[in-house]
Amino acid sequence: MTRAAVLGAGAWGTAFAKILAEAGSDVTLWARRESVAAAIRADGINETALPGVKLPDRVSATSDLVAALDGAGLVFLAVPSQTLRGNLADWAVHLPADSTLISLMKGIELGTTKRMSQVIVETAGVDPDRVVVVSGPNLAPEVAAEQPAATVVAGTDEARTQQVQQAIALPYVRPYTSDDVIGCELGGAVKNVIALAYGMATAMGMGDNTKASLITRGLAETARLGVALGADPMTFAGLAGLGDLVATCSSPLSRNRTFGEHLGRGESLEQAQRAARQTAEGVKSCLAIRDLARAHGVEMPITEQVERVCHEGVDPRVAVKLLMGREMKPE
Ligand SMILES: NC(=O)c1ccc[n+]([C@@H]2O[C@H](COP(=O)([O-])OP(=O)(O)OC[C@H]3O[C@@H](n4cnc5c(N)ncnc54)[C@H](O)[C@@H]3O)[C@@H](O)[C@H]2O)c1
Ligand SMILES: O=P(O)(O)OC[C@H](O)CO
Repeated sequence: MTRAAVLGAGAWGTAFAKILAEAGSDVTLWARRESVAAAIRADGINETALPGVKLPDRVSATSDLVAALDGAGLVFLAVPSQTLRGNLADWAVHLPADSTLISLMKGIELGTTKRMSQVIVETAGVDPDRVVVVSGPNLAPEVAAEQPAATVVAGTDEARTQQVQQAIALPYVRPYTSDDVIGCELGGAVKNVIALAYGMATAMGMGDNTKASLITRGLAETARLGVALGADPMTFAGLAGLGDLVATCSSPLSRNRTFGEHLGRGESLEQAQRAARQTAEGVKSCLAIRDLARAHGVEMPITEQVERVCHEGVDPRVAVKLLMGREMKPE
């Protein structure tokens, strides 16, 4: 039997602990705050992250990191992208030898412009073959409600990738494998930025032509960056690309889309941050993705404008005008 640790008891870490337990693992869910761990131990529910969702008995919760990692062959990381490096710096020494480290995160690190798997390899000092990524159209509340969804498990070591695939396969979770770690991670990180733009467009009352144009051109700039970084362009037509982009943009459950709606209503970044209680990764990642694109000479006009709205106080209406007024070119 597999022992799994899930580090981070937010919406996705908690939903993932439920998946792993239902698929047959004994799971320890690590929460930063002891009050959250204690509430899960008492009621089997993480009320702040996933209200009303009962976790299986096979999920135990703790705020003791060493206890959480004890004997874990699979270690799932589900903290906000920008805190991962700091977290792992403390955690690395406690990671069980030869455990597989699985990133559930969808972001790019500020300053370094690194993907989460790169941060893991660097900070934990592990071989890249030990790192696996899970990414796809997986809104935590829907997955927790056991609505059927597919996802991608990407890694460079086939055996580890397949082990993770087996560990999360359920009647309502269909995981596919891939060896395109770069493409899967970029798909997950950039869709958050495009969903911010989609949310802005929604709040500004724009229609389906606008939204379809954003999704399509958003995917085009994602794929452009991916190809420049060595990803397989076909990944962007798959679950971790188009699939996640459509799910995140279309869903009122998306924190990124919702955050974009606040900005589209004319709220400042600070006002939107006060309203949003959970992680909207695109807000910070848009800076890192813009920097990554510029460093590789890749044009990402939507990402550029989202960054300007978020961090330079540009009115979203002005951003739309600039996007629509760009030089004419072939598709
Ligand atoms: N929620 C989803 O539907 C979903 C789905 C797929 C992937 N993801 C990705 O999973 C990652 C985690 O997202 P989430 O939805 O669980 O976020 P969340 O906001 O629900 O929870 C984040 C968790 O991290 C904890 N945290 C905050 N700062 C921390 C720190 N400095 N150190 C350690 N822990 C800290 C919080 O207490 C919270 O438990 C993100 O990268 C997100 O993009 C989320
Ligand atoms: O709520 P969001 O915007 O972080 O999106 C959640 C998931 O990444 C959707 O797949």
